[in-house]
Amino acid sequence: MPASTAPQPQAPVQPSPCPTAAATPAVFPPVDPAHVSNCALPAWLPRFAFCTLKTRCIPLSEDFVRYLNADGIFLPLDADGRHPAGYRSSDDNYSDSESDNDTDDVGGENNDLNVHPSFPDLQRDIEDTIAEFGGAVFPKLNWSSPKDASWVATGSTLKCVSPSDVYLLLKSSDFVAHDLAYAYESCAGWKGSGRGSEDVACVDVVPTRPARFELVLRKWYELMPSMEFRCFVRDNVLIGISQRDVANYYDFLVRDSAELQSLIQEFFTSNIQGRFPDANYVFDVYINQRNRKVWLLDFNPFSPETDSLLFDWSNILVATIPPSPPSLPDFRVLQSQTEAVGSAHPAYATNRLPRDAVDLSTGETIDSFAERFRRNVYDAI
Ligand SMILES: Nc1ncnc2c1ncn2[C@@H]1O[C@H](COP(=O)(O)OP(=O)(O)OP(=O)(O)O)[C@@H](O)[C@H]1O
Repeated sequence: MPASTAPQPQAPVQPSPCPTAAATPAVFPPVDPAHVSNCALPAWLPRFAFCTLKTRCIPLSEDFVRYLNADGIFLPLDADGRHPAGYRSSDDNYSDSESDNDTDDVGGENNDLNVHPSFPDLQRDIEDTIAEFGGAVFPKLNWSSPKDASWVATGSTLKCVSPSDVYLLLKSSDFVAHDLAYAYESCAGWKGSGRGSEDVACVDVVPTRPARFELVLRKWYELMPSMEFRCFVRDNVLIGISQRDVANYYDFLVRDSAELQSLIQEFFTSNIQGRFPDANYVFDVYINQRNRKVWLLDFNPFSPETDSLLFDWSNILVATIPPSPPSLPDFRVLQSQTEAVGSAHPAYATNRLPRDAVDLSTGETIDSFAERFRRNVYDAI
């Protein structure tokens, strides 16, 4: 749920069939903290487990949260008190960060960490989940996946086969960092993360963070980006559906539009509508290309922070809600490759790299830089 997760298209790719009320201003309803909380995966999972991917949520200790917040990319010791296989000690990097006069380190939290933290219970939970889910998982925090950090992983995907894979991705991601301190940023009344002393007074108004962070592990599936769709719901009505991978044109989506549109509408009516606690929200689905089964992937806040993909938010905000029974939602897919959004730029190119990565960077290619970065964390002496 991080801000600006993808380039925003400037114009819809086809004229909106949504009837619009010209006099209605395109104004977002205020985002309240409860709405943001409702979109966290651990919050919605119990109600929607029957129609989403296999998922396990593991509550995180405050020690682990401090580890995630600490400067530097370094891995915990394993359950036997040893470095993960092939790990090179990062004492130098870590002590550098301790000596930094870093304003984020309020109250000296980083200094309270052991130089080599260890989370044996968490490690066991992750290993058990990986085994239970067939050998590989996809990691998230309460809201966000570390998809901006996939470049750091071997294979450049979020596929994790060990606890170290999970830790490395979480530690390298700005999207995860956003969950840790800025999840409620879009809420009316938000004054700051509360990590700086001047912000602490706002904690009674908008929470600075959830009461509990959870590691979300989902069974790994080879999902086809073409079959992912984002769905916009206003006043409990499915208003619009957009292809999610807006960097690529898929001719079969154009061909199958009517079928896919009704599959998603039917899925919404049967499984989602009236079950999600808010009237306005965004959800993502995946359609299995072979058997056409629809799966819920995630919920996102109905807020400008959520990427509207092939829509302008204004279309969604002013679309007239049809009387029931509802007409089919506005279904948008790219009509040609020339309409593709942001394909000339690597995804999340605008997100800043972790400071350790920047320190290492010497202007080489992404692949060789990623390889060197991984080696700096993992390699044996
Ligand atoms: N279980 C899974 N196995 C493999 N890939 C997955 C899995 N779940 C999600 N993905 C892929 O990762 C992408 C991001 O997943 P997800 O939407 O859960 O993350 P997110 O951080 O909430 O993204 P956003 O901020 O765009 O909503 C999905 O579009 C999908 O391609």
